[in-house]
Amino acid sequence: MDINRKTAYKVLLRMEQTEAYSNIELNAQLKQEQPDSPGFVRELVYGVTERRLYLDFFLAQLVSRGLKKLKAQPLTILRMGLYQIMFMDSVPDYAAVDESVQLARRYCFGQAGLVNGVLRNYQRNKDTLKKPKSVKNVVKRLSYEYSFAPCITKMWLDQYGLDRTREIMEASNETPPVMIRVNPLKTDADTLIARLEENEIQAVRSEDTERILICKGKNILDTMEYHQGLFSVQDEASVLAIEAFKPQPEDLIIDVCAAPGGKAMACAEIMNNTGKIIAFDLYDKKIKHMQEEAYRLGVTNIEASVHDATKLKKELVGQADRVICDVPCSGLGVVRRKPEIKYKKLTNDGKDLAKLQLSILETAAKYVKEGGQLMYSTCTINANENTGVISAFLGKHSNFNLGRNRQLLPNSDGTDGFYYCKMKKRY
Ligand SMILES: C[S@@+](CC[C@H](N)C(=O)[O-])C[C@H]1O[C@@H](n2cnc3c(N)ncnc32)[C@H](O)[C@@H]1O
Repeated sequence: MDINRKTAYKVLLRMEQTEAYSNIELNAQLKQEQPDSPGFVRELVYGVTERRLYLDFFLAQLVSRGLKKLKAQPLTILRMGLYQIMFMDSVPDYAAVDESVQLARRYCFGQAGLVNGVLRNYQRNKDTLKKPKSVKNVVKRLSYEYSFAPCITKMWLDQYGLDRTREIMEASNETPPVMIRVNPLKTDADTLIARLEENEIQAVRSEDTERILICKGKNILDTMEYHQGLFSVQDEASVLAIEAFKPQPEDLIIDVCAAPGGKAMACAEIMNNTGKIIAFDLYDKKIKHMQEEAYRLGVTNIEASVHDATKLKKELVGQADRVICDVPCSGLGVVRRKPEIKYKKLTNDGKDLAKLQLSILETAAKYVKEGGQLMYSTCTINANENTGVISAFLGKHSNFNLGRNRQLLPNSDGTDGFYYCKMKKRY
């Protein structure tokens, strides 16, 4: 049996059964199985996850007993087989079918005939099967076409209208570029570009910020330069937000939801390790990881500790020059990197999450000194979690003035979907 498909199957099955994250599960299985073509495994895992509802739309017409009655094992194998036939030009159809049958023989007793029959049926009848485009209901149509949960589709249609929703969905299904943030504590862009080139990685400067390089080539995390802390992997949107926030040398910054530390580290680099950054997160494991990251990057001005950001630290009230409030969110801006987010249930259009976000923001605002700055940000595309939270906050806190705020979108900005808003506390 092909080790690459076996590895992809194990990742996808775990994701189906346990809601495991694609990147974590993929890395774990790549390490364990050591497949000869990790690129193929990655393409299959991300492709099947990105197109799950689209694939199921066709499979539902081919499995007579219905997909709901199918166990996770044959369903996963069928999705993989159909994805290879539909989207992977490098795989001949017969190989996609044969390899799927072999997987079924190994992993789902008695189901090999079903897998063979369904995939061959698709090949024979593909021109006569109903297509997602023909579905009348617009929410269902877009949901199948682009594979997004109906609740997300409906919310975006309400907030963005049909054309922009389509554009956002299309861009969200594309493979994102690898972006890295140059660490000025250890190197500069030109030196790093040259060193990466020696590793067969082409890095070019971003047009929007000098701190970001866009890379192509080998796995960037396997390089010596990464282990030496010359860069971090971070999307440009987060860097643009931090640049707009303008951290200054000697600032006292409080970052209330800091892990894994991307924004805190970016501030430390800009501040050249001066001043102090107090970083909180809810989870001890994440704090430890952040401390390791600081060590790798040579960052020495971050004090990281476990703290619940909804609870006030009285001793810090009115102390900070700047406060970062990068709250937990629905993550709809990063589906290019974590496609499983497309199928998460978003209850009440994210308004329940917005209550937690507002509570964290209101607590964080208390740490800002007079004349200081507060930044609220999310990696989502949802007005309720973004401008909705800011309106509610400013409605109750007239001592803050609204500054620059921006919703970045993958279709128009080429970045992850990201929202940030700067507010200044009056004297
Ligand atoms: C969007 S992530 C922050 C990303 C981070 N600022 C960065 O740039 O790398 C949100 C973080 O908030 C943390 N979190 C969730 N609820 C929290 C709470 N009540 N108090 C503190 N941190 C919390 C999560 O563990 C998660 O690490």
